[in-house]
Amino acid sequence: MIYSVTLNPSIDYVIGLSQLTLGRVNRLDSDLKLPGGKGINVSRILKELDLPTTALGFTGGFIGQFVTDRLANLGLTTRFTPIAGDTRINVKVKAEEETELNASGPTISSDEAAAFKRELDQLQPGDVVVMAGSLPAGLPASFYRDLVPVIHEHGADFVIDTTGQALLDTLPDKPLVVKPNHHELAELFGDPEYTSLEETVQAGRKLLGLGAQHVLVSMAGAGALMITADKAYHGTVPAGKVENSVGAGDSMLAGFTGTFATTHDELESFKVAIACGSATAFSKDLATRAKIEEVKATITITEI
Ligand SMILES: Nc1ncnc2c1ncn2[C@@H]1O[C@H](COP(=O)(O)OP(=O)(O)O)[C@@H](O)[C@H]1O
Ligand SMILES: O=P(O)(O)OC[C@H]1O[C@](O)(COP(=O)(O)O)[C@@H](O)[C@@H]1O
Repeated sequence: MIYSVTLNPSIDYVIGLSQLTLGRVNRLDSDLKLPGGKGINVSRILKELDLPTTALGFTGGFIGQFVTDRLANLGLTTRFTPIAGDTRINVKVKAEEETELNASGPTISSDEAAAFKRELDQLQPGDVVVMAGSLPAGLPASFYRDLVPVIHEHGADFVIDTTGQALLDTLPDKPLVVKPNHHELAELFGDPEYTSLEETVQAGRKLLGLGAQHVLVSMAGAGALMITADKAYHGTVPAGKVENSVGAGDSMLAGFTGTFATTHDELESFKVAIACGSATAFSKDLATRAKIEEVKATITITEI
């Protein structure tokens, strides 16, 4: 079973308009409400791939109910911990360019945090826990790292999708995979933006040295890298119309984690990861299985 952890879910309110003018009333051409949050997106893609998954996290108020109901309609198993606060709304503006407005979310009490931790008692050897996204207020910055010993105690593995020091802090505990994008990777090491694949590979390899079991670096429309101890691979992404890249990174992580957990085949997992990321970028909502298969057939992986 792959468990996702979304401590700070959301409704992603995706609005489309040809031009956004600040300081004026703007009329929308389209609007879409999606259950959002990085772990939830991971579980949704795993479900599309027919892999067993359960979404954990905190939900509260009518927005939390909307998220839970929409996921139930999609047939997804959830075990959210109820909270007194209201789950947030994140606004994703698709105008001349994509702009994201992510709220900080509700405050979690210590009792709510303790109730969430009890959910991890159900972990079994061989399970994987994917922890992804921002921490809501009230939780200590070490919250993810503090869950790792509990996960390991049950013989389960973990994946973490976060940035900065919080990511570096968990590397010695050997996450199954980490997937920074190329901007996050440069920031992590205080480097200027990388200008070549070689530089990016060198930086990615440092994450392996620090403990990550697998390292993927996503580069949006420029594809992705997979870096192993002695090799590096570049995966192309097909040309296509980007409809909504929100959740593309989460989709990629789901594709790799789900495929690797079931096959232990790194190259196949990398290919499925890119297919899931790009199929989501080419869709208004997250990718469907059919779109993932279609995109996968066009991806080329080359050793560099
Ligand atoms: N413009 C795009 N065209 C095709 N694929 C894309 C595009 N943007 C994202 N993707 C796919 O999604 C993956 C993750 O996207 P990226 O933007 O790098 O991650 P994140 O959302 O974590 O910043 C990419 O490696 C690629 O497979
Ligand atoms: O927890 P954070 O960092 O605010 O991110 C939450 C947002 O991330 C998303 O999961 C999308 O993430 P990606 O585009 O990085 O894959 C949205 O659904 C959600 O609104």
